[in-house]
Amino acid sequence: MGKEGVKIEIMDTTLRDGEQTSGVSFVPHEKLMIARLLLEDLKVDRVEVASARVSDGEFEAVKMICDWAARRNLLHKVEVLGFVDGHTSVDWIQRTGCRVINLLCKGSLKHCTQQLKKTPEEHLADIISVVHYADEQDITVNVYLEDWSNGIKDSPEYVFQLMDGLKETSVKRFMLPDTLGILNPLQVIEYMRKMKKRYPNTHLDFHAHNDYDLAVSNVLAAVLSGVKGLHTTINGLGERAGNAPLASVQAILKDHFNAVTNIDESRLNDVSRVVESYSGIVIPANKPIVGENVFTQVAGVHADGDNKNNLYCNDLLPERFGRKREYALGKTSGKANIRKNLEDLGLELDEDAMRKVTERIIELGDKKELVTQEDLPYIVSDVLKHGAVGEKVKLKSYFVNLAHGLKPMATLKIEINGKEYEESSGGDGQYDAFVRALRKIYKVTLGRKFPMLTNYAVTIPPGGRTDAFVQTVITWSYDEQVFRTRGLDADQTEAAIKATMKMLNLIEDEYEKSK
Ligand SMILES: CC(=O)SCCNC(=O)CCNC(=O)[C@H](O)C(C)(C)COP(=O)(O)OP(=O)(O)OC[C@H]1O[C@@H](n2cnc3c(N)ncnc32)[C@H](O)[C@@H]1OP(=O)(O)O
Ligand SMILES: CC(C)C(=O)C(=O)O
Repeated sequence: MGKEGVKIEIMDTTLRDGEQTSGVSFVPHEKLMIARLLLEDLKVDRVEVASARVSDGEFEAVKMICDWAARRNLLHKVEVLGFVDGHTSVDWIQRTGCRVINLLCKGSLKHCTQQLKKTPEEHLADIISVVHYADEQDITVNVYLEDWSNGIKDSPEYVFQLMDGLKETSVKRFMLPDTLGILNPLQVIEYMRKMKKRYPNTHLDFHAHNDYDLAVSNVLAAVLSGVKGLHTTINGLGERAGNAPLASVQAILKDHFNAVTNIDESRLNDVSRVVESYSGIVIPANKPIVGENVFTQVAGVHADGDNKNNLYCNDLLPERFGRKREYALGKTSGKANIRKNLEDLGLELDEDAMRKVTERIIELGDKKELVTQEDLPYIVSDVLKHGAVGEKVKLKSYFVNLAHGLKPMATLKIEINGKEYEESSGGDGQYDAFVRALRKIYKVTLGRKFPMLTNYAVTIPPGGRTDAFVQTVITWSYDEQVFRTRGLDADQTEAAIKATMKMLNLIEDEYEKSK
């Protein structure tokens, strides 16, 4: 499909249109850091870093970026949006050290007459005057035809009048925005072809907006129509629903069009994370290329197919983007998912152990849907260490409560060798109340010894998730013996109760031996 090997120029506007995402504001050193990542790591061809006149902070940011870019011989790649305002924007840009203005002109008749309150002739004359002034200052001019998509639909003669009036000037690129994201790919092809036919030797950029979730499709339609320059942002940031995300655009250009860009796609993920953190706009987990989950196989059948000649892989191999394939653990896991995770951890289990671990993961997943790789060593150890312990003591039901200003209470019913016992107690905490109720059954009702708790350790897997599994390891002494049991659950009290039930079964075996 498409044009083989066509060269596409990418202009990234994360720092201008991306900053027009509601709630996003970069401080100068963040702008500098992102500009460096865009130009040096990702190797985008051009960056638009601000609008002129906005604020002192923006002035400082542009100046910092330009000072840095000049030292790296990259200054010609740094651009600032400016207005048709006589000398004001050009002077502002000149003072920052920037050498390129992206001049915001009106691309539809209604914007020209209703917002600027100018006739087309007046607006054209104003633009030409700014272009001449920029020429005098040795500043390169690219022109935006703002609201071009409405303009080419409703007032094409206005668009052509503007283009015709500017084509003999020094304007380097004409940048055609779908300002309100109103076009679909068929319309992009129709209108871009009209533009290409009339201006075959003019460099055209396309600037998409994502209001109908069509930004990426529209960008590709533009390429199909012969456009050589595209505007993108990291993570699709931008006014309203945003712009076309660079990562998706890059992947589709390469895989579907065999197009050539300068982008180093192995850096896309890392740069996305930096922009996520500086912008505060969280990347959805299912966002193509950069979302947390997009390289994770969840279904057991998929993991199995990956072992059989990579049957469930497409061209979007995670390694291309500096990422790794992962296999989710949960109720939809099969042995293949679990084996892949164990391999990663350097663990190997025999068939029987695999079966037990699989059953356990499915059981846990049924309760909580997702089990992480970090949870796996605990699960393996839990299943293998105590898998053989009998079930002479069973917890039939229990209730523990926690109420502000009241002592925690526990009521439980257990079965010991087929007989049921019920007891209640208060305690210093929920688990303390639970153990006190148990102790009453053993010591008072049965007249037996109850083990002494000597240590209680809680571990959560790394990652800092509040919904992670909790591992509780409890050490008990009983008849001069030490027992160490562990419980695993999303809830800390439940994990401790599980560890306790294992201990009661262990001492039951000892008790029977001693009879
Ligand atoms: C589609 C886009 O993304 S366009 C994004 C352009 N960038 C920005 O808007 C950057 C953020 N904007 C700002 O900081 C401010 O709006 C400024 C500094 C540009 C102007 O601020 P103010 O002088 O307070 O004007 P305000 O924002 O109220 O209105 C915009 C003015 O610019 C005029 N204007 C709109 N487009 C243009 C243009 N292309 N060239 C010149 N003037 C323009 C409007 O007609 C209006 O003028 P008016 O006040 O005489 O009616
Ligand atoms: C700056 C302008 C041209 C823009 O971002 C748009 O129209 O979408």
